[in-house]
Amino acid sequence: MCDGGNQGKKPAFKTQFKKQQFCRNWLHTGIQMQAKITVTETWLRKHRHLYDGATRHPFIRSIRDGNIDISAFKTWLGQDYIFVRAFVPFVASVLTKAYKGSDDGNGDVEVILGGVAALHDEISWFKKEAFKWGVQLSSIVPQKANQEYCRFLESLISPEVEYTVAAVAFWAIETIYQESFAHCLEDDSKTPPELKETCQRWGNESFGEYCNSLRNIVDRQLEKASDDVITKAEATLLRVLEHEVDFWNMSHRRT
Ligand SMILES: Cc1ncc(CN)c(N)n1
Repeated sequence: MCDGGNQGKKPAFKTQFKKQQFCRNWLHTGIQMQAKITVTETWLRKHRHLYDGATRHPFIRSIRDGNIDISAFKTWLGQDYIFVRAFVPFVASVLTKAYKGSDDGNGDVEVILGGVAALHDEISWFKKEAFKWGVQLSSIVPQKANQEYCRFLESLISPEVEYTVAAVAFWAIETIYQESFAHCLEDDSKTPPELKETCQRWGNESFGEYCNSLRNIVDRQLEKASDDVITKAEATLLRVLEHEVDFWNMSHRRT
């Protein structure tokens, strides 16, 4: 019924996506108004399994269940400090691309600038927390999974990577942490009191709103993107999910 006379041939993503939206609205006419399904929503449904693997990883579950091995936590802390330092130039590159590439009537630059400012606080927080846990940041050697993730970030800094593609990576990286740590703050969680502050850092509501603003930026960009850029952006999302899982694995295994 909703094939649109395409006789079984697979339409390009954008066409297919518009058609899905149309079909939903059409099916619900007179019954109820359906909210528009965004590209990110489509992706999160399609890749739910991978997404849950990144946001409900055993490392996160062990914090939430209160049986985290503190040496795994310390490994994560030291490795993440290194990651965040590499994340700063990446976010700065997204900011530059937003300035150059979007018409910015929607305030993308301000949202991303807020992210850069938050990273300044994040780095100070890592230093304070490392001191508290007796982690020597100056002697941390980046592990393989961290090195590969940082290399991936560097590859996204290239001016050849479109703003939309880089923004998708940025949104996904921030959102995975937000969802993961928010999970550790739910009412039935048994997160140890000494780790609550860490979970609050990314799991708090205002970080959640910031992630929603990033998602709105991404969806606006994707709506006007070519099929080629949409394909690249989806592949980038998948790579972020894989890197995040590897990153948690690295901390969890304490290798
Ligand atoms: C690995 C990783 N991913 C995401 C974030 C959140 N900025 C982080 N600090 N570290």
